[in-house]
Amino acid sequence: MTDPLVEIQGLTVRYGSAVALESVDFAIDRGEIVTIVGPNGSGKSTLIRAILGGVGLAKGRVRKAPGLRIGYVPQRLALDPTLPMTVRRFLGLPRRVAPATARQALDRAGVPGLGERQMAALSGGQFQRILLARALLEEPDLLILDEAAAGLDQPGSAAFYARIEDVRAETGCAVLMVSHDLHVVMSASDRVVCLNGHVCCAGTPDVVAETPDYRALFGEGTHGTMALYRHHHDHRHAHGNEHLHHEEPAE
Ligand SMILES: Nc1ncnc2c1ncn2[C@@H]1O[C@H](COP(=O)(O)OP(=O)(O)OP(=O)(O)O)[C@@H](O)[C@H]1O
Repeated sequence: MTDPLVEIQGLTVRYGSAVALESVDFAIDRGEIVTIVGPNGSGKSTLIRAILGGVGLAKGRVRKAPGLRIGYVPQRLALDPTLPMTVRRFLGLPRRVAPATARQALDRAGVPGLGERQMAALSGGQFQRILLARALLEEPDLLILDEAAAGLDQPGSAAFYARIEDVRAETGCAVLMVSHDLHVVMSASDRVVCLNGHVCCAGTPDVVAETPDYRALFGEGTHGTMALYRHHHDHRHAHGNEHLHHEEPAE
């Protein structure tokens, strides 16, 4: 048994006096696909920032495997649309990459032949594939995606995540993603972690889908569409995400 790629113990993160995450334990192993779900403001991006090293830890620790290579795909990236820049050139920033390496990354991201296109001329789906290709240049052990398919329509999002599964199969990298697309989450993940300031529940998609906490958060998905329910527990937390254990459909 090898050590996890990332192991988080007792993590608490505060922004000023507000607690974003409290006492979070989390680990991801080599080759796993793990999805983080949770309502807006539940600390999903904060957990990712803690792994990327972009946030101070009030308590706990984040341990990474020595030499861990991380590829990161953001939700979006603002580029000046008036700036002429080909995909090839974009992939070579900030470090030059060999043409064969860039080609392989574009192939893996499912957009072969787009190298000479202008970045400003890409569709939303193609743009996200280019961000994926850029992350793959790192030959990551761990690919992190923070709502990377958020702007895509349902077929576009499904195709994007199918490609992520292919990338995992081809390269053996682990994948940690935040997604609101529960259909995708349930079909593509080995493990799901449900956050709401703390870890509400975690496990295989089948098991998590049956837990009262998960059902209280998301209800039943219909045709891949998320039916979001307000989350209520009957206890209080220092992180301020108050919730009682009963279901109440969101408007
Ligand atoms: N830089 C910051 N300064 C202050 N508060 C922040 C900052 N970043 C996040 N927060 C707060 O921390 C909490 C968790 O935010 P986070 O972005 O991690 O949630 P999230 O689950 O990713 O949300 P969403 O689904 O809306 O993207 C929220 O209450 C948010 O307002």
